[in-house]
Parts: sequence; structure tokens; C-alpha cells
Amino acid sequence: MSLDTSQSEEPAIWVENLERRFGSLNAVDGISFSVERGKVVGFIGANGAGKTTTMRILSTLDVPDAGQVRVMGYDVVSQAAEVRRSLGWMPDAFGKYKNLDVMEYLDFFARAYGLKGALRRQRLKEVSEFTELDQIARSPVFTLSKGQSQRLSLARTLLNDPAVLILDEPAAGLDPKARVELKRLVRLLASMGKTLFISSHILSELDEVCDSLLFIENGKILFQGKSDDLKGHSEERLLLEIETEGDPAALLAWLHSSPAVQVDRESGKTCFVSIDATTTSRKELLRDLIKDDLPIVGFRKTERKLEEAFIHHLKVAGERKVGS
Ligand SMILES: Nc1ncnc2c1ncn2[C@@H]1O[C@H](COP(=O)(O)OP(=O)(O)OP(=O)(O)O)[C@@H](O)[C@H]1O
Repeated sequence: MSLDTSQSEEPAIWVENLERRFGSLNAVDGISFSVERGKVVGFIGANGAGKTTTMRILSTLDVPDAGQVRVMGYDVVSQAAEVRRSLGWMPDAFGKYKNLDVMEYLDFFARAYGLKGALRRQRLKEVSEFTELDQIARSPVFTLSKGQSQRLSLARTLLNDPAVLILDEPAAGLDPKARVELKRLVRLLASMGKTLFISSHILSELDEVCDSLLFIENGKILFQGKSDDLKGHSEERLLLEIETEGDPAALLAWLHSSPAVQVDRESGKTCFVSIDATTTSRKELLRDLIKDDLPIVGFRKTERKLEEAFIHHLKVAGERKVGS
């Protein structure tokens, strides 16, 4: 009997000090992170940030220059075959076979996975129904739309029923309807207990479907956490939008002088601030503003948009670095 280390409680993905160099370029520059089983994590970064390189290493298609990577407890270098059995890799682009229809294409890959007889037919039925490709089973692959092609690529990835799914830019080039459909499939897969690691260069694209986000830039991790943390939602800090009908400079000066308030930015007659909710209440702040005769006409709880939040995070991180 072989010992199945995937039964252990190791995270689905565990990466420690991973490095991958191409000549003098550190495409992946000593990154560490982990993804718990059953979670959906968004891997965000601009073009060339190092996403595909990292994902290819996770998927055993490339090897690290340094560091360690484990998928479902298996080492990607010394236990590559076990990793491949646990993992499905959906590349950002895939070759289409001109003479095959949808079902023939899936059947070809099911055979390549070694699925035989009734089991193969069963899996083909399951994945084609799941991705709703059963409705276009006899369409030639080259006639598919971008959204249908992405579903075909996902279906192929699901054939061996992997516990971990690595999806490289699955939403790229999709129209809004296909994007909604993709999100629905991601949610369904998550509800089935699968772990999903999904890359995108668009911050807001994955926000609603991901449990947490991982930002990469120039091969380094810039942020790992929940998008709510990034947007400023927390038990401790509250974001507020305060609008005056009077002189915005007076409001700004008052806010800057208040030790409880941190001013993020101002726009016209509105100031965006955060307060420490453990020591100051919204009510107290509003009462103090009115007591000092500031003509407040808007006072709302707010949140940062994800893009804005990320820029704010970088700014704060940069200020910390300068200050240290
Ligand atoms: N095989 C290779 N040989 C040389 N350089 C490479 C190779 N693969 C990737 N790179 C470089 O490594 C860096 C990271 O590339 P990677 O494809 O991982 O980025 P990415 O975040 O996936 O970007 P994109 O969104 O454009 O796919 C880039 O500068 C890229 O040009």
C-alpha cells in the first residue's frame, strides 16, 4: 500500500522562497505563500510580473532555480507524477485541433489521462454537462467562441477530477456574459471543495469569487490577504466620506488636526478619511465637526475600490519603508 501524503493536512499549495531566473532576469524572485485546501485565491499582477512562470512551476512544467514548492503535500520536482495526478492546469492559450469536434477533443484528452471504458464515458458526461458543452458536443472546435473555448479548456482540465486547479488568465478576452458564466463555474467548483488558484492582470476581475488575493510585481509578492482588508473593511478601521458645503480647506485642516482621523485624499468638497473604530465612533466625529460649525452635508461609511485600495496599500508600504 502506498502512503498517500495528500491525506495529510498540508496546504493545497505551499511555496517557499521560490526563484526562477531567465539569464539575468529574476522572473520569480524568492516568493513564499500558501493556499489552504478548498480556497479560491486570485493571483494578480501586470503583464510580465511572474504569474505564468510561477503557475508553470506549480504545474510541474518548469522547475525552480531555488526554493521549494509542494502541491497537496507532494514536491513538484521529486514527486512530479503525484502532483500531476492532483492538479489541473488551464493555460492562457491552448492549441485547437481543427478536425475534432468538442466531444472528440475531450475524448482524446480523457484517453491521454488513461481513463478507460465506462469511467471515461462517465467523466466525459460529467464535465461536458458541468461546462454546458454537451449542448454543442458536435461543433467543430475551431468554430467555438472565446467563451466556449475557455469552457472547453476548463472541461479538459477537469477530466481527471483534480483537487487543485491552476487557471492562467481564464477571464482574458471574455465578454461580460462569458465572464459571469466563468465566475459561476468557479463558485461551483469551490463549493465542490476544489482549491483554485487563478491569475489575472485585472484587479477587480476576481474580487467577488476569491477568498483572498495575492499580488505579484517584478517577481515579488506585494500583498497577500483578503480583498476586504485591502479595501479598508476591518473591525478596527472605518472608512468615511465627509462632504462639506463650505470651504473644503477648512474641513481638511480640521480633519488633519484631529488625532483620531487619517486623511486619505480629498476631491472637491469631499474628504475620504479613515478612523480607528476602537477608539473613536462615527457619531462622536460627526458631533465634533458640527460642534465646530463645519457645514457638513454628507457623512457616509465607504470603501475603497479594489484598484484604489491596492495603490493605497503600495503607498502605505512605501511610506513604512522610507520611515524605517
Ligand atoms: N522562457 C523564458 N525565457 C526568458 N524569459 C522568460 C521566459 N518565460 C518568462 N520570461 C520572462 O519572465 C518574466 C515573467 O513572465 P511571466 O510570463 O511569468 O509573466 P506573467 O505575469 O504571466 O505575464 P503575462 O500576464 O504577460 O502572461 C517576463 O519578463 C518574461 O518575459
